[in-house]
Amino acid sequence: MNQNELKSLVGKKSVEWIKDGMTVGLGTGSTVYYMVEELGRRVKDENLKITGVTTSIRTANQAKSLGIPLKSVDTVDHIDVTIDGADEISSDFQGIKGGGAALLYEKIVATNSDKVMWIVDESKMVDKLGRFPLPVEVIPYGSQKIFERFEKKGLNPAFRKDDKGGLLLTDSDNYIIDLHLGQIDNPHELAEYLIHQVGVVEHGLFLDMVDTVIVGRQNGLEVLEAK
Ligand SMILES: O=C(CO)[C@H](O)[C@H](O)COP(=O)(O)O
Repeated sequence: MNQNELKSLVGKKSVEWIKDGMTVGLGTGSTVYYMVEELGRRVKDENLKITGVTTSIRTANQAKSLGIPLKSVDTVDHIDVTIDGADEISSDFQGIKGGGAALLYEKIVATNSDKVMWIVDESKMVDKLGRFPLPVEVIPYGSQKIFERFEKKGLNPAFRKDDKGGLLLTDSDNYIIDLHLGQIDNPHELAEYLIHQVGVVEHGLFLDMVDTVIVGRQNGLEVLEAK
């Protein structure tokens, strides 16, 4: 099976956790794409009654096109489960997210969810985090100064570019600085540093947040319980 087939497999499988009446956080990315397609199918074919809370304009557009009813995170009283992708998951269930630039809404929705589930193909499972560049969302004003501070600290920053070579803008009109770290020895310490830099809106370290991980492997699906 190729990577897309594995993504499709875990995406479809994760929808089995969604029951009638649930409010469901809908993540962002190419794996989540398959989950949302399957959810849309169940809403249409099985008359499944759910409310979706999306984490990006991209996912909102897809969900709307499939007829999935949506609400904002601010107008629901709780979210039963959020299903999202991840860029890396370490053996102790810490994660890097934000490869799709949606980390801010993803973290807001995840931290307001009763249960968080990540769906990944096996290439995302690592011993230690850091090979995948760590996204940091910053407001444009003063972002060059933050960049320089990261550089001085040896964090190997790079502004993320869009398809046209300009600076990529997130759904909240912020920039992303990716930190090319190679390996992150102490994710909690790094997260603490990053969140205290003025101008940083959020970072892609999702720590102590996930409950269940579904991994698509060549030899089948694996469901891992983190908590
Ligand atoms: O964090 C994310 C978006 O901000 C995605 O969940 C992450 O990048 C994984 O995406 P994909 O399923 O396309 O590999």
